[in-house]
Amino acid sequence: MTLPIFLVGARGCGKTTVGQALALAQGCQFIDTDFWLQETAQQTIADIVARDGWETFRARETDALKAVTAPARVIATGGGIILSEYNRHFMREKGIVVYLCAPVAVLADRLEAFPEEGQRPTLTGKPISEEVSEVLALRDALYREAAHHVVNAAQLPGQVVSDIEAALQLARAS
Ligand SMILES: Nc1ncnc2c1ncn2[C@@H]1O[C@H](COP(=O)(O)OP(=O)(O)O)[C@@H](O)[C@H]1O
Ligand SMILES: O=C(O)C1=C[C@@H](OP(=O)(O)O)[C@@H](O)[C@H](O)C1
Ligand SMILES: [Mg+2]
Repeated sequence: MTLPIFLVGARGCGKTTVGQALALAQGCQFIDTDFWLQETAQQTIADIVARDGWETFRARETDALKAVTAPARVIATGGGIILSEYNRHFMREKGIVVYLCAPVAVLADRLEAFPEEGQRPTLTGKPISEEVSEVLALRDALYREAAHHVVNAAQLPGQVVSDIEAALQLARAS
């Protein structure tokens, strides 16, 4: 049985982008918890948050995580999935968790170029660069706590995929 691979990390670190490429390389199915949730709810995340608040979104996110977890899948999660202790333990127990780690400046540049506001409503009401810095400072330890592997996500997507594959292979061999 091939364990599911969970990609975690801040908004803009490339979970969705790298996840698709990794799934292709591994011959696995790709699932994104945010896409799954929005399709199932027939609403954008911005609409869910505006109507029902972040707490409701977080509860639905956990439901999405449980629903999509299956063998032979690469699962891109949302940046805040690690806020829940339940989610952190769930991912570590059920599969292999990879933290795509990138510095604030890289994340902010990507998010400024591709804000995708429907999927990424503001978390703090602050400008992007300030928000990224503040949120990462709070979450970095949680990503690390959840992760089996940490990779440098500031590289080209193909290199990030290669680094993840190398880390998985090394772990299998040891
Ligand atoms: N390794 C990368 N190098 C350059 N740009 C990237 C990389 N990974 C993602 N991007 C770009 O950054 C934006 C956010 O990526 P995305 O995969 O949606 O991140 P996440 O799902 O972690 O929020 C996208 O427009 C994507 O094209
Ligand atoms: O960081 C966060 O709290 C969030 C990140 C988003 O996903 P991405 O990390 O894929 O942008 C999405 O789940 C939601 O807007 C909340
Ligand atoms: Mg994403």
